[in-house]
Amino acid sequence: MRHAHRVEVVRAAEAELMARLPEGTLMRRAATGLAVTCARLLTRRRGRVYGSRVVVLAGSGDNGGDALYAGAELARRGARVTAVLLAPGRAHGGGLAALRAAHGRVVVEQEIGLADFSCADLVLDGIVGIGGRGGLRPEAEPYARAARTGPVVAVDVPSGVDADTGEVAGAALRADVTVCFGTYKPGLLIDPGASYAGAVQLVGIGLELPPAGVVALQHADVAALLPVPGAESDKYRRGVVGVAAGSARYPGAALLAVAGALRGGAGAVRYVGTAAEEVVRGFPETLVTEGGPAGAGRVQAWVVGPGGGEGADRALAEALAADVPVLVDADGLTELARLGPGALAGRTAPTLLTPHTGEAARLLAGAGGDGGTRSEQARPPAADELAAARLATARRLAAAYRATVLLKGSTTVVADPPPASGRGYPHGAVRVNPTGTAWLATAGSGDVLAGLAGSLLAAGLSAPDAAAVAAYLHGLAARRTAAVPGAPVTASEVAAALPAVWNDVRAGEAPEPRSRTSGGTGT
Ligand SMILES: NC(=O)C1=CN([C@@H]2O[C@H](COP(=O)(O)OP(=O)(O)OC[C@H]3O[C@@H](n4cnc5c(N)ncnc54)[C@H](OP(=O)(O)O)[C@@H]3O)[C@@H](O)[C@H]2O)[C@@H](O)CC1
Ligand SMILES: [K+]
Repeated sequence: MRHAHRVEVVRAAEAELMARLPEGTLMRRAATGLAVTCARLLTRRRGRVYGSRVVVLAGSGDNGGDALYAGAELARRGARVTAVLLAPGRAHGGGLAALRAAHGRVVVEQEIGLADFSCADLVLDGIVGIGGRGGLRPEAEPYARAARTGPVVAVDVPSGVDADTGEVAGAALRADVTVCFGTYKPGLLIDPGASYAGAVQLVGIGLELPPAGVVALQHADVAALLPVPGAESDKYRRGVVGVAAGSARYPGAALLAVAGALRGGAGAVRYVGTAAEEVVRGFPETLVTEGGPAGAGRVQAWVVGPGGGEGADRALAEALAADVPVLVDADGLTELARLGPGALAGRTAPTLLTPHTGEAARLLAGAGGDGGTRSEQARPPAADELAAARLATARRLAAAYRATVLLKGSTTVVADPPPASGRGYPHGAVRVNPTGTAWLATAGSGDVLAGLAGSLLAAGLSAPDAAAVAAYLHGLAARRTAAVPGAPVTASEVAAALPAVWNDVRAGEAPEPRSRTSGGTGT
């Protein structure tokens, strides 16, 4: 599992450790780790470090200090290192002295800096790290836009990305690799920040940290959560998932949700709705009923809403009345937004909401802007604003509806409501999905995800586990399905790829690292 901590938590751990160590130890550890990565990249690119052109963009804080010390280490190995000072007169004294002692060059003119930046074999972005406030300052913005030939290595966090949230106010440096220290930062795992970070490498510096506020599951974590039938299992013990989906207008949504549900580990899928005939034709193993959830018989979890059309209100009401976990998606969410959080107030079983940002905007508007404080919000939030602040959006929704929320899109985020009393990690941690691909933003992909997550709920996973595991498998399936890496995928193909992905995860086959251009788990 990747653990990410907020800046204030990192600062506290740093202070505690620094008090016990000789001055400069942490920065030396950080700079050494950084230089090792840079040397490896240069060797891959040019065959050696010696003679390569390295540019260090150095701001006024310790982030610039890390970059300058790493630059000095590369200069000692024969690299031609130029430091561009973005805040001349305020650069890190020790780092600058080390670079000069290693015969590095120092410039302050922006024109020279930009020319060197564009033709460098490698750039170190040490403009600003976890001490940054606001977006990039004007003197740094040209570097975010300039052409370049070599890779950019961000020091701790790409400059311009908010380390705590992944929000980007204006421009930010686009890195190929980010070397972070002590712990991941939430902004490196959540878009838009994650898409600026490239491949993220963690350098341990000895910090002792409390449980993380944000985590990203990896293969082993997901493998440990997958439901596996025991020798005594029957279909009811494995869990029956009820799917109330599809309508005369959208029968395909029923098929896709059932396809996802059949591959999520539940023992049986029970379908209710108007597309029963099509569902049985497509998946004869499905149990079908033509009414609503109330008369459908025993289930351990409901999925309600995909393609539900005009029948979604009844399906939602009947599903919510059942004392089992309920996943609400698509038209079910539109209906829930109309009803507001009060519709969930009496529930004791878990509720999992799976909105994209457009649905999230409707839900927040339905909750009065921010969980009952409509007056604070002059207008309903716009979907693109919510997408830019994914962590905050998921948390707001979870708090407003007191339900687990899986916010879909570029980096899927799963948030639990704040604890009523002292409930801590792992439930309290927000889970972010590392396997997404922008190709998942395709019709029907959300229906598959809803069925899959509902099936995992029925199999006994908690709402946040079911959501995080479903997002993980769904993203991997889309990556695996593309005949050519990066080619378009369809929702049916994603569903069909789920068994193979399930096997990959159990076999421990690592996913491809996220590329700089890949998106998230959009649906
Ligand atoms: N934590 C750890 O364990 C370890 C941390 N380490 C390293 O230290 C880094 C944190 O260093 P830090 O605290 O000096 O802050 P940092 O990110 O350099 O920025 C602050 C400076 O920038 C300025 N500034 C502010 N906003 C700005 C903006 N938008 N654009 C431009 N400038 C801006 C602000 O000055 P201002 O102009 O606002 O007066 C201030 O001078 C951390 O990311 C990691 O790399 C490792 O060495 C070892 C272990
Ligand atoms: K940086």
